[in-house]
Amino acid sequence: MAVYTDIAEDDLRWFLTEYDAGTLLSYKGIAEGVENSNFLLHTSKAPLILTLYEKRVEKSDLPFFLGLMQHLSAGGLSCPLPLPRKDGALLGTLSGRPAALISFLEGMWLRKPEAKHCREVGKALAQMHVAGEGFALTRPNALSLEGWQVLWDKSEARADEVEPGLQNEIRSELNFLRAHWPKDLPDGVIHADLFPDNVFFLGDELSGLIDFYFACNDLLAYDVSICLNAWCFEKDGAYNITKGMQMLEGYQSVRPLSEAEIKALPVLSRGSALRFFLTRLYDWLTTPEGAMVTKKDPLEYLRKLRFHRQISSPVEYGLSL
Ligand SMILES: Nc1ncnc2c1ncn2[C@@H]1O[C@H](COP(=O)(O)OP(=O)(O)OP(=O)(O)O)[C@@H](O)[C@H]1O
Ligand SMILES: N[C@@H](CCO)C(=O)O
Repeated sequence: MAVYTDIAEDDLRWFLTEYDAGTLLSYKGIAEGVENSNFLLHTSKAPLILTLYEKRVEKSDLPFFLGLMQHLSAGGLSCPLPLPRKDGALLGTLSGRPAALISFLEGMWLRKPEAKHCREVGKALAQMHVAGEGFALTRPNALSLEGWQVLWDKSEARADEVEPGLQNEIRSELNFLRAHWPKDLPDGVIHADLFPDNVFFLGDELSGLIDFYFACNDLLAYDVSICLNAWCFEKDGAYNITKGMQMLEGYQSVRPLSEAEIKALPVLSRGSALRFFLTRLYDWLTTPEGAMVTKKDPLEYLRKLRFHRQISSPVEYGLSL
């Protein structure tokens, strides 16, 4: 679920008077998502998404996220557009939370993406990287090496509860990544969480990307590695090289990867697998039993991490060199 904060109808009607959004016809909470509270609104004008930003989102980051959606949309990427208030601000307050209205994107996310969808995602990711050029604001990636260490420091003592031997394995993985993390690759604005539930399709056609709330400045190829992890493994843990090939070809049809980026893919993929392992591990250990949030399995990402560790050439991801 993701409705942490409830809203009263009167408050919502009052909130809407700040916008040129028409009058409220109906609203309902959206169960999906884990970070923020989302509502679908029908008004006399158009359907809208109302997002109340919850505790893990820094209020000072919101201008970056909302401004980015505007910048990407102006650059031709299909993504939600924040609706400005009558005073021009993109952000208001509702039920004591920072709140924004964003346009409703048609489509739905794919529960069982196929290789052809991975190609579309690769293409859209590259389009986002290109469209992100020239965005005036910057936001460092809070979930890179330093952030991983912080998460690990909070989880390490109990890690072996999840799987015996984890303490040593993750400690040495962090040491490895610190020593081998690439520094001189092309960077820019990355999505950083482009999982299947953040990509909408209408039939087989990609209709847009959502959820820019982890977006930040980092290595563009790191974003590619996140997508390889999120899209190209099967439920049984096997890497699907056909999906990888399609994803990478789709990406390179818009933005070719440099030799250095290709060479770095295994280490970047280890890093992105570790990133999702660590956030999931932390949530696993700290979310109280019975909380209305579906906890995601950290071990899925441990298995992916182990896969990347035994890669001997980027060709194994489906790249033709
Ligand atoms: N612009 C939009 N148009 C249509 N539906 C949307 C839009 N934004 C969000 N949604 C719906 O709300 C759900 C949750 O949104 P979102 O992924 O942004 O939430 P979140 O709490 O940030 O979650 P997470 O970070 O876990 O993915 C989506 O799966 C989708 O169903
Ligand atoms: N996409 C993340 C959760 C939300 O950021 C995960 O699957 O762990």
